[in-house]
Amino acid sequence: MKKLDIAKEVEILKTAFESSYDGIHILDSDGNTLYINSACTRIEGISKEEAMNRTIKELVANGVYSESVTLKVLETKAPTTIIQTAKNGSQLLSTGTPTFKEDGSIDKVIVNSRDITALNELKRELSVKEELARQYRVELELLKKEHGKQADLIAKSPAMQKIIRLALNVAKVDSTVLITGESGVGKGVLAEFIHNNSACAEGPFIKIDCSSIPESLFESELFGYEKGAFTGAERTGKAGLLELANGGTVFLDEIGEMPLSMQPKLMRAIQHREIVPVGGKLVKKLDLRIIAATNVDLAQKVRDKEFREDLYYRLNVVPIRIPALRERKEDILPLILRLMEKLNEHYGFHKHLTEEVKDTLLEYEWPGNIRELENVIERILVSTQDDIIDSKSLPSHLTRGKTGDFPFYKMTAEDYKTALAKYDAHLLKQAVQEAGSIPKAAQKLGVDATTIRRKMARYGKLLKEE
Ligand SMILES: Nc1ncnc2c1ncn2[C@@H]1O[C@H](COP(=O)(O)OP(=O)(O)OP(=O)(O)O)[C@@H](O)[C@H]1O
Repeated sequence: MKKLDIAKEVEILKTAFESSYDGIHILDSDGNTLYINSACTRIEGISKEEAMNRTIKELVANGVYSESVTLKVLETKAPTTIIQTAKNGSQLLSTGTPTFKEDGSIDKVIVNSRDITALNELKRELSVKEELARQYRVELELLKKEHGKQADLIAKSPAMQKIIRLALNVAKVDSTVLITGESGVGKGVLAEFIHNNSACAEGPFIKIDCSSIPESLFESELFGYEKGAFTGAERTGKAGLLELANGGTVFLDEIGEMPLSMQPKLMRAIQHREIVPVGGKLVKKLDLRIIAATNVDLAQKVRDKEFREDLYYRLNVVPIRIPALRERKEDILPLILRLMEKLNEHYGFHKHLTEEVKDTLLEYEWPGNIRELENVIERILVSTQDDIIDSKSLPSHLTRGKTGDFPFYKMTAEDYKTALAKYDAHLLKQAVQEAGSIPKAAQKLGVDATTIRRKMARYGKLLKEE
């Protein structure tokens, strides 16, 4: 009865081994084959006779296997897994497990092999498909932008399309990007676009306006400070903006305005990806992507020794120059229409522009770029009663000819002082509109922001007449 059970068990095991999908190869401690199943001969391209008549060392020497897991197990006396190539070119994932005699020496090595050629092929195909899907996403983004629908970032012109393509490509790596272009061209919008399309899109996007931080506060704002670092410091200490951007993107806007004293510290932080908070000793690691932007000629600043050359090169890894709006006129109408759509919806209006107005807006030079365009459109939309907006509703400087033309007042009854005041009022108003804010206009004109504020308050009535 017992004999019959063993015979039955052996029969079952044999059937199991023979029908196994994986190769099973059993060898003794000298590397002689004791058993090899059919799957093994199939996936390794070796006959049973060849396996039975040669030691594993001979099989490796004859090139049947690129290397042997059995020999490694015999050497290390431990279970081992390797990837080897069989003579038929199959990639095999082989695991060898030793069994031991009572005296501790190896008795047998049981090798289990799986053909992973198909798996590797599938992996390769998957990565090809993934790359294709990424390219399709890029194309889709471009199409969305081209048609302007639901896109917050309009890019109809070939120049902007090229920029979007480049931005989508740099978004997938974490290289530092330097965006240049006049004020109001969309440097901030592009920085956010890169962040939103990058692997760290879920992380924070922290914008640092380098022109608005006083020099004395720069280090603590960027790097943070430990408790009691200086008088006036919060008792608990404070995390810096760079630390807050960890896991995301830091956008250093107006980088050209960064004080020279601060530049070596920023350089170190970028280079070593670490910071030490003011008054602290502990180094904090940074894991973030850096995008910087400027509307000044940084290379010129380097030549004038106002910007460190090493920092310039560190930031200028991928330069992106956004052209002025007048250099990409194809974007003007889509921008206007998208904005009108938004504002009409917001205010419950049904306003539209006459063809003549559209032509004027297309011809205008837009020195303040998209920011100025947004101001003008909102202004004419909210200040016009009729649903049809014609040329009469346009601000005078748009119809008066090219930008830069000043409002030369006709010789009317008004005195010299009033004419000059009107001229000054107009100049300041236009500068603020184009630059986007009083501090930025002040910077552009080379005067104090308080001077502009004071004058604008004084010219209040004249400005309303404009
Ligand atoms: N391609 C675009 N599509 C739609 N809106 C845009 C586009 N580019 C810019 N804008 C809009 O124009 C305005 C100015 O953009 P942004 O602040 O990014 O310009 P900037 O170049 O960073 O200006 P500055 O140099 O003054 O900081 C924003 O309101 C922004 O939403």
